[in-house]
Amino acid sequence: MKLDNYINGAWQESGGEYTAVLNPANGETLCEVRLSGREDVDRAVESAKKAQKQWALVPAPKRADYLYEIGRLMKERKEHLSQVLTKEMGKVIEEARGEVQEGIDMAYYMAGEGRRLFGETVPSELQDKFAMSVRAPIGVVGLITPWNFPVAIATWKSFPAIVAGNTFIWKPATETPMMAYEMAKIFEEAGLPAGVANIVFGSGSDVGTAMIEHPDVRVISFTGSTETGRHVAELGGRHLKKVSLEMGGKNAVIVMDDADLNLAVEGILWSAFGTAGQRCTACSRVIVHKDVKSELEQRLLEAMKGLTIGDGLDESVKVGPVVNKKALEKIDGYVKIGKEEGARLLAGGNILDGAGYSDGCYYEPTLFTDVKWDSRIAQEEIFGPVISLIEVGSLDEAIEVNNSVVYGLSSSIFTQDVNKVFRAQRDLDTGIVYVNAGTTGAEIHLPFGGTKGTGNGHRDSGVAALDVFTEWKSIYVDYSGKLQRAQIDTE
Ligand SMILES: NC(=O)c1ccc[n+]([C@@H]2O[C@H](COP(=O)([O-])OP(=O)(O)OC[C@H]3O[C@@H](n4cnc5c(N)ncnc54)[C@H](O)[C@@H]3O)[C@@H](O)[C@H]2O)c1
Ligand SMILES: O=C[C@H](O)CS(=O)(=O)O
Repeated sequence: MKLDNYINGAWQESGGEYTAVLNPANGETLCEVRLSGREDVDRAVESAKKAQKQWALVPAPKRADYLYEIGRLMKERKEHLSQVLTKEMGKVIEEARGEVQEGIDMAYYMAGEGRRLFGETVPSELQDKFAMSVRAPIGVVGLITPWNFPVAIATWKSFPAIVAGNTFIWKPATETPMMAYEMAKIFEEAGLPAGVANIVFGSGSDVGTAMIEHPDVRVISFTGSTETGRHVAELGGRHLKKVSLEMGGKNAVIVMDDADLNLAVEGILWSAFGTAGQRCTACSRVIVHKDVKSELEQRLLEAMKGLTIGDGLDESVKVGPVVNKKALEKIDGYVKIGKEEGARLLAGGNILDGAGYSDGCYYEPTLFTDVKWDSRIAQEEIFGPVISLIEVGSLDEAIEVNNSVVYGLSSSIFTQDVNKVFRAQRDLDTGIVYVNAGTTGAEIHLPFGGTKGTGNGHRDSGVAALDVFTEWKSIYVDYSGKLQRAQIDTE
């Protein structure tokens, strides 16, 4: 199968080469995807700009009806979409189903916004004058998405964008084009007017750059690494784009001396090794009170023995492959750094290449302990199934260590002391805080995003996402029949 761009409601070939998309579980070629260029972006933007004029005039509740239909089609195809997702990205099938469900939930949630999109009416300070504010569409928006949640994150961006009256150009990650292909088919079958949704496959440096530089693309909503996000923001700044960034994480689970250790172990295991550690919200640090450190280590080691590793299509498998060989080598590189830094390896630490693994990209779930809070494996995003366990002596020290990284996405604390809970939720500097749960498992109706090196003040999902894809417009209607001047006449 060869994947080409979806522009103006049709599959359109471009001049670019094709690149193979491999199943990380076994190395099989799943498809080939076009590496498009600037001229393809230009065609997509032209289509989106033309369509947006009419799309913005469609009443929002009618725009919402398309999202209800998209949600229905996604629900109808949930198992097919999940299987495709597992094949192209590697996450185990139960997580793929969870991700597709996030997209379905977002469709229905943002469809509901078609009958809200609340603005304000407020009393004017002048007689016979009416004042109100409305959320107005922006125009053509550019969506750049990562490979680890290839459908959920795309829905978090595209659905609020279109319900608010915008049209979009979507550049999926080159590693995971098949979910975009599947979504384009759903957009088409839902009857979305041509030009509202446009998908251009290609590299970030070619297609991504062209989107950011195009004068008619008003917003760039980016999710990906902090390194790339910095570049997107710099280039976007030069072109006066509104840029929303969701980037890397180095998320910690704090385990206090009064924690329910069984619960803590389950929370750590799921958020550290789910998706093979390839979630932006993955737990990559465990900050543990010295009084329970040894017990927690033993319980974690015991629980890790039960992790089955393999092809994510196998329902019994809990940890699938990482996305590709490059990711595998990056993870292995960090394990070597951890050993050089003097951290003590308690489990894992190897690329799996024996029988059943050699054709895929598998890494052993890995646990380091006695990690120094300022070491590289405790500070830098590894984006794989590697935990760094750091000992502390108090809640204050735990919070200080948690906040010591450049990222600020998700954090978690296990404690049964309500005073510790409220001090932690106040002082942890991440955009998401969990109590007695792991660091993953966001819900689509709440703001999603991070502080510091994870984000630049915007949020995906929840009503907050509308702030990225709308502009506030304040409207004053003076029906006094005479010229009134605010400030002057109100003195
Ligand atoms: N905060 C969040 O919500 C969130 C969610 C998922 C993933 N992530 C982060 O994403 C990273 C993993 O995803 P990834 O490997 O796809 O990230 P990445 O930064 O390599 O790529 C993300 C997207 O940007 C594109 N891109 C690459 N170079 C570009 C450029 N110069 N200009 C424009 N676009 C460019 C890529 O093609 C891809 O579509 C991790 O750091 C993870 O923490 C963050
Ligand atoms: O990034 C998308 C995920 O839904 C976030 S989480 O891992 O579920 O928190």
